[in-house]
Amino acid sequence: MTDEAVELRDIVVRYGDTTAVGGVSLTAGRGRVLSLLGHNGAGKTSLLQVCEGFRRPDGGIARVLGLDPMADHDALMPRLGIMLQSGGVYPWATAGEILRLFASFAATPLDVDMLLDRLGLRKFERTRWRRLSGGEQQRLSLAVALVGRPELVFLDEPTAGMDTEARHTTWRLIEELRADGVTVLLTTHLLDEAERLADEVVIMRSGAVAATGSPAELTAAAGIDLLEVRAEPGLVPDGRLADFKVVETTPGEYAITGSLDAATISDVLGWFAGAGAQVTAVNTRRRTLEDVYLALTSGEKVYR
Ligand SMILES: Nc1ncnc2c1ncn2[C@@H]1O[C@H](COP(=O)(O)OP(=O)(O)OP(=O)(O)O)[C@@H](O)[C@H]1O
Repeated sequence: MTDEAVELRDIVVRYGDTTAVGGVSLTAGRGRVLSLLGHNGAGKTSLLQVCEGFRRPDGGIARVLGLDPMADHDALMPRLGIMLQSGGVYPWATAGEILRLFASFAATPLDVDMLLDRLGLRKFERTRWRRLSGGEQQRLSLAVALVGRPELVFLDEPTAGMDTEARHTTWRLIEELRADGVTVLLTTHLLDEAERLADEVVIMRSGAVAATGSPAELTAAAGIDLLEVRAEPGLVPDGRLADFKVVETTPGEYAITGSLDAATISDVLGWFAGAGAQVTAVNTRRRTLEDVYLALTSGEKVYR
């Protein structure tokens, strides 16, 4: 195995008769952001638990910062930042007490006051965990994960339940972590979050990897999704456009789908010209990561 931040080979996780992860391999390079996507129950959290050393895999090999997450757990923990989906803290302690406690475990912690300010938690410093809202608990959990200056951070749905402002703050923090050379492994159900943050996306489906690549690679491989043409209303496509689906969405606005590339787009525009139509606007739309994700997880073919 190489000197990657995370390297998983053929990881299997079973719960009784249920195979939650059925032989997953993936690599997260140092200083990169890797996002795990997948439906509820796809196996994302189980995979994170293997990386964090909280679950022994039923098969395969895991290396995290070059170490075995189970056998080398004590050596590894101070180098990791872990944000769980929920819980993991003392409900009766205040936000300030919790963050200072975790800071005290670290050799060179971040400044607690700075973190409280950055995550908008200053006014909750004396509020007990159990009295914080869901989004405020999430922000505190993120602060706890970061306070020890980890080399590698695991974030399980970090912005779930956060308001828009907190979500953007979290995104900026993750971008700063990457700029500082920290590796981030995050799970999310928010495709725009993955598209914005991730260098590498791993789409999981029923415990297996359905696709991997950068957001740009995944969307580029899926090609152009839609051609929009504005011309005069009421044009009726003939046999030359038989390979495409043409819908006049509003009078004079045509939405064309099918096998679209530079050559076929030129053919379509040629048809409009041949029909004597004056084309006043042309627009193409690439598939978004959400389109690719939905197609992959529903089993539809997206690659031509
Ligand atoms: N402790 C457990 N005991 C039994 N089954 C479990 C346990 N934990 C998870 N599972 C099952 O394993 C499968 C994968 O669960 P996991 O939590 O890893 O999925 P996930 O992708 O993180 O889902 P979500 O997006 O809902 O968080 C699911 O079918 C789940 O019901």
